[in-house]
Amino acid sequence: MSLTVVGAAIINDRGQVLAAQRAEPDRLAGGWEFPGGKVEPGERDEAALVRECREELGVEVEVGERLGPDIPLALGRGVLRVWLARALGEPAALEHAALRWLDADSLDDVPWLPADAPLIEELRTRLQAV
Ligand SMILES: Nc1nc2c([nH]c(=O)n2[C@H]2C[C@H](O)[C@@H](COP(=O)(O)OP(=O)(O)OP(=O)(O)O)O2)c(=O)[nH]1
Repeated sequence: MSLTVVGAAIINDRGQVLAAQRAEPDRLAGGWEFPGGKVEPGERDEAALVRECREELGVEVEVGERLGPDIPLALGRGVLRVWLARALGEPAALEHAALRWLDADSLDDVPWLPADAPLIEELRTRLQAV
């Protein structure tokens, strides 16, 4: 089954992006990602992003532009599709092991999941423009 995973690159007014550390499964735990998750059947991508951020972070988000292209997930399981976003409130780690706000110079301080790595340079450019 081919799935779409949506992710939110949540940027704040200080030019920082929210990175989230996975708590599970064991294979991914400890790695850092964009909050998000799987789009459900019949659900629009942007609606899935809003729903996942509400579930995982306890905040509403405004979805902005796309960040980068669709990235193939490992084992041909589908694609990762990321949007820039703004949070209307302070995110909380309801499902993640930790959250960190990273600026352009500290983006490499965390081990991103492999699928996310191709997006980091474009993200750095976006952060520098805030
Ligand atoms: N949310 C998210 N998932 C990512 C990213 N990069 C990446 O490879 N993934 C992978 C990890 C998982 O295999 C998959 C997302 O699964 P998930 O467990 O977060 O999805 P979900 O919240 O819908 O979970 P569930 O209901 O199935 O438990 O995509 C990313 O930046 N954000």
